[in-house]
Amino acid sequence: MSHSWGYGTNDGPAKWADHFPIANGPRQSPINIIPSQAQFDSSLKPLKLQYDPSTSKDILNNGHSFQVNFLDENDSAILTGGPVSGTYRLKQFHFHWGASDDKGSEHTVDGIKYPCELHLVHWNTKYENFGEAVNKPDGLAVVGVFLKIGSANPRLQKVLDTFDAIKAKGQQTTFLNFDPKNLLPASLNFWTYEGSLTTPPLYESVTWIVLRDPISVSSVQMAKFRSLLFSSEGEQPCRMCNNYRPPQPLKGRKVRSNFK
Ligand SMILES: NS(=O)(=O)c1ccc2c(c1)[C@H]1CCC[C@H]1[C@@H](c1ccccc1Cl)N2
Ligand SMILES: [Zn+2]
Repeated sequence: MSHSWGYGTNDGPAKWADHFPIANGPRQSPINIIPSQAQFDSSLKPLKLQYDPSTSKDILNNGHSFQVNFLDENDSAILTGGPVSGTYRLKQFHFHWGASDDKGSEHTVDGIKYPCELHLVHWNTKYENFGEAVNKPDGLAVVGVFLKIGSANPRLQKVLDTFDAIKAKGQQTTFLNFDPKNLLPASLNFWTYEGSLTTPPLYESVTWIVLRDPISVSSVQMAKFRSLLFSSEGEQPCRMCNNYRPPQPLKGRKVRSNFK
């Protein structure tokens, strides 16, 4: 039986080590990124994200966040280049956000929190499937994209417009022909480091690729994120927000950048 965890006082990040001791491991995520201490690495290849929009399947409230799931039986939506070798397939993307616009991202930059952070989760095709890859040291590559308060994001709005159908935990609805490339900033400049899942089971299996430039989101759109519920239908409603883990100790890891 998998242990239930959350983001509250009794089951939140400060308590995760009780059932997931790797929470105090050597390569935990997220981290605070200090650009002046990142090392420019000219050997890093350009990041290549090739997404066929027909691979988007559905959108699900999983009780911790919401995720858009992709067909991953072939190489139609893949990540190559950047810090990774081989081909990683897009499995899902999801977000983390705060109860107010002054917090919500998992990674921080010089201690600054963004209101929201997008994670595009890819698995290494040297393994049979996501389930095999998820706990291997080179199993996953997650692209992190910061969201910054500004003008409303019409592409993001397509995702938010499904929220009435997935308000409660466990609710799912079809979500076809969505191109996640539309959620990326113009520049694919990134920081990269070796880390972990930011939620239990906290496997140390993620090559993190955090994009330097944010995309925009309006305050009204952020309020829509907070209309989702952690709770299932019929339970005491609990608004979905503050579903972010704070930065973890770097423990000697190097953060590299592909830009000066
Ligand atoms: N924030 S994150 O990008 O570091 C991230 C990325 C992928 C996954 C997670 C968190 C967690 C979130 C819920 C399920 C779990 C994981 C998973 C899914 C299905 C089966 C097993 C597992 Cl471990 N997937
Ligand atoms: Zn995440």
